[in-house]
Amino acid sequence: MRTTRAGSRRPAETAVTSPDAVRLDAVSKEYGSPKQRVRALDAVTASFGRGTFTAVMGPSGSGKSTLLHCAAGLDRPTSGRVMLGDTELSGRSETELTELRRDRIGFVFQAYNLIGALSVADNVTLPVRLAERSVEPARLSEVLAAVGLAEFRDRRPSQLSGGQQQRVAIARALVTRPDLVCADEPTGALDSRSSRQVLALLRRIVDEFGQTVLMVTHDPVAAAQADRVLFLADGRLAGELHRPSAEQVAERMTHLGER
Ligand SMILES: Nc1ncnc2c1ncn2[C@@H]1O[C@H](COP(=O)(O)OP(=O)(O)OP(=O)(O)O)[C@@H](O)[C@H]1O
Repeated sequence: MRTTRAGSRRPAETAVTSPDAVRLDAVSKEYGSPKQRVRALDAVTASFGRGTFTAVMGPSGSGKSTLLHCAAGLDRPTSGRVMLGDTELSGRSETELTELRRDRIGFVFQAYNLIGALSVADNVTLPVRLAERSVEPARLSEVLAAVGLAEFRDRRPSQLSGGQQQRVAIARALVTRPDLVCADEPTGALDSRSSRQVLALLRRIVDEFGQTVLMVTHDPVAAAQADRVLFLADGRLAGELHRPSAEQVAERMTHLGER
């Protein structure tokens, strides 16, 4: 196995100069057959600066997950352009997109997606090892300490609470020092205390490690942790708030048609 540090290999052509971790230019996404078209995103332009925390909110079906998936190269826009730093995602092969996601994007989902038979430490390093690379022991210790799970490194996921499992998923997302951390409803399955811990952790990885977080959520309390909240309605941007309170987020959501 090669000992290249995870995330350290980057083609010269992608030397980073953009201040944005990711940028969407007039991104539209349509699903379905020509007869039954759904326009999930409609010419959305948005940029996500490095070291910032953005939440995306909107009514069900407004396009939040589609935006996240297009930003992360999980889904291809029908038109428009997505830039990950200085790397344009359109026109890339599936293999190239897979490698870009693996090396430069961390994912946190509502379901923690941990492997039950593996220890915490092995879950955190698995994606890197699957790419036939290794994680430096110091980096593993660093991310486990950062998420407060240093002493749980040998446990199995079933021996952890939901909040702890989500923190393992966050450690896994961070281990490559990604350019972007995408979180889709990261607190959706958690009780309020665990939610608070996970949100505080996402806030801390931005403030202390300079990570960039893009989070989709239904929860105004979660959104209020972000530097900026983008609102979507019917696939279009419908305003934004900077450093809002949960009440301000909830109030704006009411005007978008959701309590
Ligand atoms: N793979 C797909 N095939 C067809 N339509 C899709 C697909 N994915 C999403 N859509 C449609 O695109 C629109 C936006 O979906 P999306 O999941 O992005 O919304 P959302 O705001 O994340 O919703 P929710 O809050 O309910 O998760 C919806 O009308 C949805 O039905």
